[in-house]
Amino acid sequence: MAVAGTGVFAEILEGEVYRYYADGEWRVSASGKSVSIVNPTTRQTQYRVQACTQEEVNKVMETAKVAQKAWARTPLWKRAELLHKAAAILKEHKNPIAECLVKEIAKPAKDAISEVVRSGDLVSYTAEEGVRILGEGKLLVSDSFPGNERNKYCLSSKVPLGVVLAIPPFNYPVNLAVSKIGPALIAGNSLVLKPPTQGAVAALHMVHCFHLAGFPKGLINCVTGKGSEIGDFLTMHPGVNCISFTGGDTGIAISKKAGMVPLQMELGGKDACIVLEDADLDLVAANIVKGGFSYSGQRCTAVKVVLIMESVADIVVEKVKTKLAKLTVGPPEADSDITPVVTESSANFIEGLVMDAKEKGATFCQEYRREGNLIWPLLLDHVRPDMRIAWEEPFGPVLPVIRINSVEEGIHHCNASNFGLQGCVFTKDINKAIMISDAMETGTVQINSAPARGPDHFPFQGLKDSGIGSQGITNSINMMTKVKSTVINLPSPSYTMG
Ligand SMILES: NC(=O)C1=CN([C@@H]2O[C@H](COP(=O)(O)OP(=O)(O)OC[C@H]3O[C@@H](n4cnc5c(N)ncnc54)[C@H](OP(=O)(O)O)[C@@H]3O)[C@@H](O)[C@H]2O)C=CC1
Ligand SMILES: O=C(O)[C@H](O)COP(=O)(O)O
Repeated sequence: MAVAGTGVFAEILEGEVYRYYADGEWRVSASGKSVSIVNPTTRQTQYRVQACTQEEVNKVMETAKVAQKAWARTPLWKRAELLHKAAAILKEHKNPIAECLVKEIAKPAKDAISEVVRSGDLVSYTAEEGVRILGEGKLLVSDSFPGNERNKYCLSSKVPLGVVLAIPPFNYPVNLAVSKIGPALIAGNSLVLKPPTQGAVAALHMVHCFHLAGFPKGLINCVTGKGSEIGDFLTMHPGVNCISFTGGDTGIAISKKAGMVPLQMELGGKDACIVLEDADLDLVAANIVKGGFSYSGQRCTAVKVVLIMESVADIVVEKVKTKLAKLTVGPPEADSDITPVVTESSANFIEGLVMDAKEKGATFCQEYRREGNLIWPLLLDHVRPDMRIAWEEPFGPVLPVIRINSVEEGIHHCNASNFGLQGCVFTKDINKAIMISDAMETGTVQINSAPARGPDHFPFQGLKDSGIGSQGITNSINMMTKVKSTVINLPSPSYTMG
């Protein structure tokens, strides 16, 4: 397995500490401080990254602003060409980057590889989509509005915003970084990336792939440091013209602090899985396990509560229990299905929800078991709305089942949540499925499958506390532009072929 920080990546490492990336160079921070990244499996420090200073952030914002002006004058096809190059280099080096994901966020090795490949595909798709949608604008004529003659032509086009600040979360530090970087760049913006601490080294390796592709100096920058220390300085920085954030309720706090800039936010979720009596129960069980327990439930689109008709609940619970018993639990290096959650504090939070459910009388389908950050998959049956886990997002391999006696009960619980990311419904009756989808106050409803963000060109949005705006490649490109109108005023009306 190729090793992180070696070969072409050797230049991003200075002794034990990874450098940050600014103005086309890998640098050591003047702070003299570094942030440790603890391996969730060993609970030992795995890597260290620079703790950048506010002064270094100021410098990065200045160079990003200058670089963006030149980049906006770069032809679309050249922008796309460089993105395709970066995508190819990313895929070429998928192994060392995947190794970082395994060590930093305990992502199972196979999922780590697929995250990097998916990211390369996302960057290439973004390049193509950007050439298409940014290569055309609109021509409007004045006489379509009452009282006007055709003496004005309005040319409107999408132009870049300036400097985009991208802040991805720990669970997809590469894919949810490039899902912001690609659209920002193809649209003519420059980019400042603040990666999650857990996942920062994977992100730095990804940034180096863009560096190797030959992007102009200063166009892409990556500052590292704890979000709790440097985050506010970044999100409130006057040099920022757009913020694209994915993560937890930190995003809500950011939305209250940020200036007059466009915000793209994708936050937590409590994705409900509504199961009707006529559903294919084997399909339901398979999707509850995949949806609820992939990457140990650390996905915003994970199934986070099952709302199942009482008449089929026993059968489904048994099927899910059987499948859960077959999941492998262990280190990510062994491609275990269930791996340690990202931090001890996350594991403690999950445990708190489990103990609350225990006190309030939930049925434990398995013994609760935890070793360090490793939590064995747990299905909680007969969960009631007075239990915290009915509403809160564990971001772990623990799934509550609430039994319902009507579809309306399921929809009510789904809509009573502060979250509104995705949801799913299982039924063979497509008419019912559409009606339930229409009733669910979520950004996406999956019919007869577990929630998922991918494929990455699908629109992806959260309602309520789950986000602002919409992602998905096309929507992200559009969100990272603004409209510019140029009006040509003719001395007298002119009608083509008139
Ligand atoms: N919607 C989604 O896709 C995801 C949602 N989540 C939710 O978020 C919770 C925690 O996950 P996590 O990834 O740690 O999410 P956080 O919201 O804590 O962190 C997300 C990103 O924001 C950064 N950050 C932290 N504080 C600030 C700040 N004040 N200003 C600017 N940036 C900041 C983090 O950096 P740093 O790591 O240095 O703190 C990280 O890069 C999960 O339990 C889950 O509820 C998590 C992942 C994905
Ligand atoms: O932030 C997340 O958790 C991702 O948006 C989920 O993506 P996925 O559905 O492709 O795992």
